[in-house]
Amino acid sequence: MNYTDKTLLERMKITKIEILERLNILGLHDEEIRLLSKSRPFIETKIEHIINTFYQKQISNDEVAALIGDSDTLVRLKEAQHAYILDLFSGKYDADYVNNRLRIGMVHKRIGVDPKLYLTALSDLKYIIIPILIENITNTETTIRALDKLLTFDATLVFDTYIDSIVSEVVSSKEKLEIYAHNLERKSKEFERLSKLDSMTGLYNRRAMQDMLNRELIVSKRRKSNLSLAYFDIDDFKNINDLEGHNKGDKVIIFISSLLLNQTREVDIPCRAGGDEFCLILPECNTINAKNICTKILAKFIENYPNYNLSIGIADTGNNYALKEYDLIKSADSKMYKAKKENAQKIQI
Ligand SMILES: Nc1nc2c(ncn2[C@@H]2O[C@H](COP(=O)(O)OP(=O)(O)OP(=O)(O)O)[C@@H](O)[C@H]2O)c(=O)[nH]1
Repeated sequence: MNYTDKTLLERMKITKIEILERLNILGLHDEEIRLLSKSRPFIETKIEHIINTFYQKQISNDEVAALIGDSDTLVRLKEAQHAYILDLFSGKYDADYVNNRLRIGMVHKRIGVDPKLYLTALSDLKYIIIPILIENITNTETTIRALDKLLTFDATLVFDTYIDSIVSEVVSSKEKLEIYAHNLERKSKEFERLSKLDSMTGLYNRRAMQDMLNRELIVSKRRKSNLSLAYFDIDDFKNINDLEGHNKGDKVIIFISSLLLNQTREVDIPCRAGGDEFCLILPECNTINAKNICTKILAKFIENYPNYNLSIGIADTGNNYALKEYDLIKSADSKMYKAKKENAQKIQI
């Protein structure tokens, strides 16, 4: 349910019983209410004087004058004040009366009237009305006390809406902040993910490859399992670019990437080491099994590009669990160079 679907009374959870309780707490008795409504006829005769005196006082304060802003607003405010003064002496302090007071609180908060300005204005109004009551009525003391209680009743309502508006602002800011933080976290995770990937192939880049290999070496050490690393390099790739164009070179790179993704096990980790060089991290895999996987990849490559070739070097951890990732990369790389020199054995282990 939106704020706009509820009346202010509903939003502030102020029921008829709550209104009676509030009047009770202030001790505003039926007799006092009767006296207030009895004073209404001569208050009505003095109402223009009350309003004019009240606004003369208000606009003498620069801050209030700035808040009022222009003569049209002042006319509207005077009309509202007219209705309010008659309400004060109506003797009817029901849900409608309370709703109007709550609205005043909300408008004051919205236009930025400080509670101190509101309270000062309320006090000004009281001290303009009191002399008029003294001059014109009997039972002055009781009527003034009743007016005092009623103005306090109004002030509590205005403050309640004021506080409610501030709480709503805090809640809404908190919600906005949570959404913002959530989006930021999502974006930073996405940036982190992208920073690990090679933009052309979607494979892990060299930096991520080193991190992954490092992590897999720790796992293989803990499990005492064999890990292999296969290093791939396209033979004479420069010639492909030079003779058949860069686009053709790109196609070949993307094709190898797809082989490394599709012709391998789910646990294997394909990476682009840079340019025309690729690595495949093969956890829980000895060199024989690694060679089988690489043979399949090489066959598919040659099937698609009969005129090109790949050189592949495979290194494994064996029982050497102290091996660092750069040792394994170096070893697989030098085996790949050996394969490059030997046309007969394109996979070296
Ligand atoms: N099309 C394309 N070419 C690239 C890309 N990245 C690097 N290269 C090119 O790949 C070529 C690699 O050349 P080299 O390192 O000499 O390797 P090679 O020609 O394969 O020679 P060998 O390794 O000895 O077989 C260079 O010409 C790079 O410009 C890329 O993303 N796309």
